[in-house]
Amino acid sequence: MLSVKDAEAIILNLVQPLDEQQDTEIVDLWAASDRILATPVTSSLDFPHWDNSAMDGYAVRYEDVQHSSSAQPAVLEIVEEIPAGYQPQFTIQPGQAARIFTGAVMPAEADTVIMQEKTRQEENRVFILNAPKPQEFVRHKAAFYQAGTQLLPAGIKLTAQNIAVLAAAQCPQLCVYRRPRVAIFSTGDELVTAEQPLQPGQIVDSNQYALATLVKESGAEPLLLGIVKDDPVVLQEIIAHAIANADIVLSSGGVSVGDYDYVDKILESLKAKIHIRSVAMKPGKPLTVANFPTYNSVLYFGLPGNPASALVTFWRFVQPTIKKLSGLAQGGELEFLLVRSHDELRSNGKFETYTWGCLHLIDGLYEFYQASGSHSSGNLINLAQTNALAVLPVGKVLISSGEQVLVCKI
Ligand SMILES: Nc1nc2c(c(=O)[nH]1)N[C@H]1C(S)=C(S)[C@@H](COP(=O)(O)OP(=O)(O)OC[C@H]3O[C@@H](n4cnc5c(N)ncnc54)[C@H](O)[C@@H]3O)O[C@H]1N2
Ligand code: MOO
Ligand SMILES: [Mg+2]
Repeated sequence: MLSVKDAEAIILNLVQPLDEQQDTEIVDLWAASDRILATPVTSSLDFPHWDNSAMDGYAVRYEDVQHSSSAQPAVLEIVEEIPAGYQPQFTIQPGQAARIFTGAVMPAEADTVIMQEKTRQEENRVFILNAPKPQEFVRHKAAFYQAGTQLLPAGIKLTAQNIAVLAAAQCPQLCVYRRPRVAIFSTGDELVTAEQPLQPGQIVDSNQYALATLVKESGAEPLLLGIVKDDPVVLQEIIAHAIANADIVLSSGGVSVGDYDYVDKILESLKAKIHIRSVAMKPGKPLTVANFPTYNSVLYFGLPGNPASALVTFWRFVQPTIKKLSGLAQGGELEFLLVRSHDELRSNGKFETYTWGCLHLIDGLYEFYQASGSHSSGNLINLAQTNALAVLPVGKVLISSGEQVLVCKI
């Protein structure tokens, strides 16, 4: 059976990222949070825009003050006051200074700022009580960024710090990738929505609610197609509709070997190429992954119906797929941390085994606490309030309490 690593490589290799020309839209900077930049940004502004003061104090000529001390202060004539936002009017001549404030433009011929705590002012004269370093407390034009060079590359997520830079560079509108569309539906005669009364034998379609949330959290737009009966004709219609209207399709259920598990057969009838039929992992073994090479670039994930299996396969394979497809250049892969396990963890050793729980910070170090209760893939109750998955590799039957384990945040 295919290993998790090989399955991941096959899937990521099938992903065709959104096109930097066609799959973009213009958004206002205020609405750009967490979107992916599609075009590199260059600014015509230098940062800082001009030489300016880093302190409240006095702008001086270094040569006038280089030997100053409290015993023998240089005494300079104050010719101008320059608050932030004003353009200086005077050129500083030998023996002169300007009163200046943080962020204000340096006057011509001044090259150094003395912070006011190192001075004494008497009317229009300032006494410099310390020798500064040359050019001290001057932020020089273009020291942080030179106009015309690349400010931000394409493929990055617009975080608060990136948005601050774009605002400062006066980019009120941005070209970002459109959000990937992810069609989601659940299969099963036993399923009802959270609002419908439960009849004997029925259960709530919790997968669709969870998957919709995960899709949104991954930066994509869910297209909810509802609950589909285990009826091959209806299922074929829904799958055909989904693959025509989305970048990724997620179904849950119907991928195992039962008499009512139709997904793989219908995919074949729709000329899909099935790349994965099962993966050596637990939960999640019957995962199906397909595409439609003669039709379009949509990727189909037939997630197993058991609630834990659907979520674990989403976290492990679908989330990195959405991120790669969305235009994100880096950082879409799951990140594993090596941490101490608080609890003993067990596996049958045959499959790569995922178990859920919480990462807690103990004295600055993460520690994994396994959720109490059943880790059967049919139990979703103890998934609530977890924030991490721990992984036992194939062949590892026991991780003792206190031993290191690989964990990813969820
Ligand atoms: N003979 C075998 N039986 C099974 C095998 C196997 O290898 N041989 N694999 C087991 C494993 S592992 C899994 S996982 C499941 C996967 O089953 P399906 O993907 O075919 O899913 P269903 O049979 O439709 O449902 C399984 C289970 O999950 C519940 N379910 C389904 N959809 C939802 C939903 N949207 N929300 C909540 N719960 C859902 C469903 O009621 C069933 O209880 O197959 C094993 N069997
Ligand atoms: O893989 Mo199933 O997902 O073990 O229950
Ligand atoms: Mg089944």
